[in-house]
Amino acid sequence: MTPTGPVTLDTPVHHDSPLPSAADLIVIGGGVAGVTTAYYAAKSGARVVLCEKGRIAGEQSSRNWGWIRQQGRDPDELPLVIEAVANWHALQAETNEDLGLRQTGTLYFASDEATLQRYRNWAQIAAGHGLDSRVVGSTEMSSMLPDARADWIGALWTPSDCRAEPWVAVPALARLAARTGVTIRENCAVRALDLEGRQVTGVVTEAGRIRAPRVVLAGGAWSAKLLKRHGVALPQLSVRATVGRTQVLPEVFAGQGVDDRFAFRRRTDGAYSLAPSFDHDFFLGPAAFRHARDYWPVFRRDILSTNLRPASPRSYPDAWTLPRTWSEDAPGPFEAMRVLDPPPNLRFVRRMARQFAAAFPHLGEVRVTKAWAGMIDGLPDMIPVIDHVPDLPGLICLTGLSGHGFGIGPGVGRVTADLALGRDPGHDLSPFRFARFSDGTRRAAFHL
Ligand SMILES: NCCCC(=O)O
Repeated sequence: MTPTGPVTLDTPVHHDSPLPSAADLIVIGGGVAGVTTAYYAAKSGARVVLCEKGRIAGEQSSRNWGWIRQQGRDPDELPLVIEAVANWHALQAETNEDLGLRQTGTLYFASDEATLQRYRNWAQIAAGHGLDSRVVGSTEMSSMLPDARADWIGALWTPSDCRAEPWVAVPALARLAARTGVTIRENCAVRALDLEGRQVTGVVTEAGRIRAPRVVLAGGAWSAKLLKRHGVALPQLSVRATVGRTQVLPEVFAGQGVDDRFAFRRRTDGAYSLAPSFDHDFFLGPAAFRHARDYWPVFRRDILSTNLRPASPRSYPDAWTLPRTWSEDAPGPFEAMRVLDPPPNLRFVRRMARQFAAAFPHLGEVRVTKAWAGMIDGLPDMIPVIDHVPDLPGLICLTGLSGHGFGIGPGVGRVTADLALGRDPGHDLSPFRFARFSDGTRRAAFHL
C-alpha cells in the first residue's frame, strides 16, 4: 500500500511576529519564488512583509521533483536559470544549512536518432549561453549508468545542473529571509489588494491591512484568482502532478534523468523521487473553458499524457464552486484552502515504480513508500509572467512557472525583487511581459 497525504516539511517554520501596518514591499505567496523575492528585496534594504495563506512551501514548492535544471529550457529562460543555479550555490552558503544542494547533473535519455538530433540542436543554443550541455553517446552513457537496461541510445547531459530537497530548502530559505529582516506571516491570506482607484496601495489580509507602494503576486496556482477578483484576466491553468519516493536503494545515478516515460532523482536520504515524465491530471473548471482557445495547441500536443477529469474538486483553484469575487471583510477562497494537498494518481505511482525497476533490474522490486501530488500552474506559452501588471500600477506579477519553478526560483526571485524596487533586473524580461496574452504578441510554447 502507498501512504499518501501531506508532504512532511521536515523543518517547519513558524513566524509569529506582529503584522506591521506598512512596508516598502509586500509579497503574496510563500513558495520558492515569493520567498526568494522577499529575501533579495530585504537584502537590498527594503522593509518586506511576506503573507502566505497556509504554510511556507506548503504547495508546489515542496511537492516538485527537486530538479535545478538548466537543461532543455526555453531559450528565453536560459539566462534566468543560469543565474538561478549560481544563486542556489550562494544561498547554500548564506543559509548555512544543508539544502540538499548537489551538483550531479541532468540526463535526458533518447531512444531514437531524431530525439538525439533535437538534443544536439538545443545543446548548440545552450553553448551560446556558456552552458556545459552536450550529447553523450551510448558508450559514455553506459559508463555513467552501468546498470541501466533501457532502450536508450544516448542522452543530453548537463553536468552543472543540480538537485536539492524542496521541503528542506524552501523553509531554510524562508529562515534566511526572516534573518535578513523579512516579516513572514503564515496562515495569513491576502483577501484583496488595497486600491485607490486602480493604484495598488497595499493589501487587505485576514489579519488586517498593510500599506505598501509595491506588491508582488507570487501566488502559484492561485494568482489568476486574485487578479480576476480585481477584473484582470490571466489565462493561467493548473494540472495535478504526481510524485513518489522509493525505499532506500543503491545508487544507479547520482543526479536526475528522464525519458519519455518516467523521471527519477537521487535524494539525499538514499531513496529516489520518481514521477511520470509527462502524464498529469487535468480538472475541468470554468477557467479551462474560458481559456480553451489559448491552450488548444498545448492540449493537442499533450492529449495522450493528459488525464482529463470532469470537474475540479471543491476548493481547487479552478473549482466550479469557488466564488468569482468575495468580500475583503470575510474569509474567501484562500482561507477555504490553506494548503492544497491533492491526492496522487495511484495508477501513475504503480506504473512509474514498474518502469524504474525495468530500467534498473538489478534493483529488484521498487516500492513507492510515499506518494503525493501538487498543482502545477502554467500559462499557454509555458514561460512565466515577470512584469508590472499594466492595469494595476504598483502590482508586480511573478507566476506561471509551469512546474519548473523550484530550480529557477532564486533567479526569478532576484529579478523580481529588483523589478519591484525600480532597479535594473539585468536581464531582458520582454518575453515575460504581462500584456502578451491580451495584445496578441505571445508566441508558441517551446518544445525540446
Ligand atoms: N514538471 C517537473 C519538471 C521539473 C524540472 O524539470 O524542473
